[in-house]
Amino acid sequence: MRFLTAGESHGPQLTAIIEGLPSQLEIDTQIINQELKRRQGGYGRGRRMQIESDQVRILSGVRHGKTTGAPVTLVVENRDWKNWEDIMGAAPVADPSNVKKRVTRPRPGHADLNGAVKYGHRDMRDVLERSSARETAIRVAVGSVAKQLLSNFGIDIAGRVIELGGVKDETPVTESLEEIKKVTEASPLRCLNKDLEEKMIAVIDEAKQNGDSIGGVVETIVTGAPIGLGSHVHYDRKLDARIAMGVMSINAFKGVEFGIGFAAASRPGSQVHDEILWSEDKGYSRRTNRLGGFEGGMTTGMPIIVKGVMKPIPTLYKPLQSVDIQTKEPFKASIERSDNCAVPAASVVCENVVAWEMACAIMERFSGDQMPDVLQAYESFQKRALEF
Ligand SMILES: Cc1cc2nc3c(=O)[nH]c(=O)nc-3n(C[C@H](O)[C@H](O)[C@H](O)COP(=O)(O)O)c2cc1C
Ligand SMILES: C=C(O[C@@H]1CC(C(=O)O)=C[C@@H](OP(=O)(O)O)[C@H]1O)C(=O)O
Repeated sequence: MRFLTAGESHGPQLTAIIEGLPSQLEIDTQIINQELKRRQGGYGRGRRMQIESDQVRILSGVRHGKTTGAPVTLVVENRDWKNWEDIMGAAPVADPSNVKKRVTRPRPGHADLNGAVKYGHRDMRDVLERSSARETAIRVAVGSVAKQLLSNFGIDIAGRVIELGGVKDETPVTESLEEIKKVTEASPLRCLNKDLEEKMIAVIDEAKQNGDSIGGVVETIVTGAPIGLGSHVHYDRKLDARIAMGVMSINAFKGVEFGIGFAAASRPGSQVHDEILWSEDKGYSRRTNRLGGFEGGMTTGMPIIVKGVMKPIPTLYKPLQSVDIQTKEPFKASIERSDNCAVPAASVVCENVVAWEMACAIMERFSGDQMPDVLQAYESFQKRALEF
């Protein structure tokens, strides 16, 4: 399967085309809308989220609530577009009345300068419109379709914030995903620990007062994955590598870990590898899950635990030093309306990016043109794996 997205942050809409979904897959628009709403929430967001109320429109590939096998087109409109039509619209940048509206002072940490030099844009709006994490709205819509596919195979996904501005939530994931979802959905920080939540809010508020921004770490947990998704035989078929690419592609993400991740470097092997068990009813399982559900680029059948680190938001209301690309004079960087923390929202994005990679892995492993064929292939493999 594959998908492309198009659209600018303050343009009329975001669009995605998904290709390769099997036919007969039930798609519920309300479930996609619920996922879009989850992404819009979270403490620390800027005023843009009060303007938008993201809703998906499905323009092709789904009829009477089921995929047909044709490409699926998803659209999410930008309500804010009407406030930007003059800037985004026809008036050429060279028009003197528009010169003042040009973005000419690149923000350290954003794509402004690199994109402007690379594409030859004297108005860096032509870069920031597409580099904006607004694009993650449509990727979440795609991820929600992937989640709906995965639910047919008993694969479930949850996410949470485990660190924010240096405040760490070390609550282990012992509860069921249902329990995690119940607690995180009720939390403006998408965090499991109520006491830490207050500390996190205080950190965000303090940063905001200082014109600063905050980053953190999110964790995505996937349950129900069968053994052997992905493959050891080629670098680009390793599923953990593909998931890492997906997570790293989220705006502002700077690192990925599976299971104990970087801590593996300082532990002996006996404290890292997960011992193998077998029972008649469950087949193979592991005593621990320190490697986060992967060995040899393949799923072990244990929950997948992936963490992603998000750097602080680049746009600062107390801006950092920059250079005006027109005058070459030193200037403080431009200030665009901005979030000062988007880690809770990014946690939802991370779930959905992982969902897409999981759905691709399922379709590669149990490929079929229609859902009944895919499910049959899955069930016969599960039986074989149990008897192995
Ligand atoms: C959900 C979400 C919201 C974001 N909101 C903002 C924002 O309001 N202002 C900003 O400067 N960056 C924001 N970012 C981060 C930038 O989009 C990101 O830093 C930029 O695209 C440069 O890419 P890079 O950080 O991956 O190098 C956000 C990221 C995410 C995931
Ligand atoms: C629009 C979204 O996030 C935006 C991501 C973003 C950035 O630079 O990445 C900058 C801000 O854009 P604006 O200046 O329009 O407020 C965020 O609001 C969204 O998440 O839907």
